[in-house]
Amino acid sequence: MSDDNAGKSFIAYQGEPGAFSELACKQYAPQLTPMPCATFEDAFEAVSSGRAAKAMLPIENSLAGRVADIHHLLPGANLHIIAEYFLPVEHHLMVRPGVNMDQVKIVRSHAMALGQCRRFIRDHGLKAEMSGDTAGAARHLAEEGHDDEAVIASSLAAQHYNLDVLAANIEDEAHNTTRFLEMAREPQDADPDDGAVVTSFVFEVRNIPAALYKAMGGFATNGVNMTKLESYQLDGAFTATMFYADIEGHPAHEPVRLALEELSFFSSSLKILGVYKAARVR
Ligand SMILES: O=C(O)C(=O)C[C@]1(C(=O)O)C=C[C@@H](O)C=C1
Repeated sequence: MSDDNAGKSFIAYQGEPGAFSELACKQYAPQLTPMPCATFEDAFEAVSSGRAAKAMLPIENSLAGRVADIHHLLPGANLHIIAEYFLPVEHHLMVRPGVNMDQVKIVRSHAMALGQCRRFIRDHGLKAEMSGDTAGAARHLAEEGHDDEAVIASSLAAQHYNLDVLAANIEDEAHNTTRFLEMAREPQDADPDDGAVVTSFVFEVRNIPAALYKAMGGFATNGVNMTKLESYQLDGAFTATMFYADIEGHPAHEPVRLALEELSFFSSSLKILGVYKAARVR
C-alpha cells in the first residue's frame, strides 16, 4: 500500500483525544479516523506527507476572535481549504473525582477556551493558566493534577479522562461557536452553480496610503460581499502587510472574477486558498 492510501482514512487535528477539534472531525467527517497532532504544523505536515487525507483546523471563534497561529501558517502551508464547519462550543469546568468548588484555585485550558469563559473565571476568582489544548489539560489533571486545580474542556474530555463536571456551560455567551476549516492537499473547488460559495485568499500590499482602499475597490464596485478580513505584518520592519479575506461568491462568477482581477493589479501577491460551499449564509 502506498503512503497515500495509508493516510486516506485519517483526518488530522491539533490537540489530544477529547479536544473540540476532534469533536469537529467526528461531527463533520465521521467516515474518517481523527489523528491527534501536537501542533498545527504537525497537522499540516500530516496532510502534506499523505499520512492524513485532511486536516480540521480552528480559524475563528464568535467570542474569542481569530486563532492567530492559523492565519500565519495558512499562506505557506501549501494546502487548500475544501470546506468550513461551525461547531457550537460548550465548556465545562472539571476536577478530579470528589473535589468541590471551594477547593479550586487554578483553572487550566487552551488560551481560546479561557478567553471564552472570562466571566466565570473572574466571578470565581480563579487563576487562569494556559495549556496546549483543552483535552491535554484534562488528561494532565487526571494523571498528575492536584485538588486545587480545575480544567475547562468538553464533556467528551470529562468522560474520556474520568473527571467530575462541577459547572456546565460556563461559556460567556450561548452563541459560542468556533469556525473550522477542512484542508486537503488538492483543491476541491465548489460547483459555481451549487448555492452559496465562499472564496478565501491571502494578498499582500505595501504599507502606503490608500493601498488597501485601492485593493478593495473592485469588491465594492462589483457588489461582492467580504465577510472576513484579517491583517498581519510580514516582517519586523512593518513595511508590508498580508491580509487574509473571505468573500461570498465563486471566481467563475463575473463580479468575483473582476474584483479579484482588480485586486491582483493593486497587490504584490494574491493566492487563492480555497473555493468551497458556505456552511452558513452570512
Ligand atoms: O483545545 C481544544 O480543544 C481545541 O480544539 C482548540 C480550540 C481553538 O483553538 O479554538 C478549538 C475550539 C475551541 O474554540 C477551543 C479551543
